[in-house]
Amino acid sequence: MPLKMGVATVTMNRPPVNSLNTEHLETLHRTFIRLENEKCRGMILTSSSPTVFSAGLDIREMYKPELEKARKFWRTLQDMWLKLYSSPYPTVAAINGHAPAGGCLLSLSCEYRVIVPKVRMGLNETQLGIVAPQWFQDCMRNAIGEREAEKALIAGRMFSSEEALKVGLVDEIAQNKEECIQKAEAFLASQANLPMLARKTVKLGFRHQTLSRLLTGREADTKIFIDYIFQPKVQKGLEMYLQSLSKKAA
Ligand SMILES: CCCCCCCC/C=C\C=C\CC(=O)SCCNC(=O)CCNC(=O)[C@H](O)C(C)(C)COP(=O)(O)OP(=O)(O)OC[C@H]1O[C@@H](n2cnc3c(N)ncnc32)[C@H](O)[C@@H]1OP(=O)(O)O
Repeated sequence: MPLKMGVATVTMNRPPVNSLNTEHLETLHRTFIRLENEKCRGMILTSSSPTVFSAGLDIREMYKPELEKARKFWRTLQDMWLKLYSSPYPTVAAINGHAPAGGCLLSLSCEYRVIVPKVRMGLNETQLGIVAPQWFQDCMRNAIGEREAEKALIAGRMFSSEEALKVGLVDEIAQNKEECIQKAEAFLASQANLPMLARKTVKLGFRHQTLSRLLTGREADTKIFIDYIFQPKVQKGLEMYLQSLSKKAA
């Protein structure tokens, strides 16, 4: 995590697709805490993969899990998200590859998004027979508005880079990762002279409702997750999805 002029670039590096298991989520969470403690001036979140930003939650954490491990997984996801979404420093996602589901959530939790061409992003949960949790949905709604979010979430729509720009899911398209990072740095530079306290206060004001909805209902949210994924038909769906992903690789 190099810090250049107080700006950190956090590069996810969990091959092959940066899927988010408990350990990876813990690493991200620790990183965001550290950045806050070190009074970082801005953060760029990106990926070491040339084709994938993040494939979202690691489906193997949800397929036939032990109850306590599944609970820990979900709480760690909540912890990571609460830290990122409420970060006092400016955040940019340099989306240099596909960003489905939890990968899309990561980018939506940043303040500004730059994407490369020919990749897809969105909350596709419905298509997998699962449901994007309320706070995932809130992040989408906050980015693109009620109507577009409702349509996208019901359909589990994956947006192309161009479609994402058109609907406001991302702020800019860059030609490649290098340009993506340059544009991310330019956004952070544009924020650098703003009084930090005022900036942070306005950001948290906008994000307060979404954050408190989870903060006040964390246990209930965990229970909803557990009850949902332990349903036999959901497990069957996850099994088939994992098989389809593996078949694709074969
Ligand atoms: C009433 C209210 C109820 C509320 C209930 C709440 C319940 C909420 C529950 C869950 C929420 C989940 C959110 C999520 O994030 S689910 C994850 C969704 N992710 C996806 O659908 C992405 C799947 N992956 C892909 O589409 C592709 O892998 C892609 C990212 C486009 C990259 O493609 P490619 O480069 O071609 O790579 P491969 O597909 O060949 O994959 C390489 C190996 O990686 C494995 N893989 C891929 N994605 C995942 C994943 N998300 N988790 C685990 N493993 C994954 C894939 O199987 C390959 O593995 P192997 O090489 O061993 O075959």
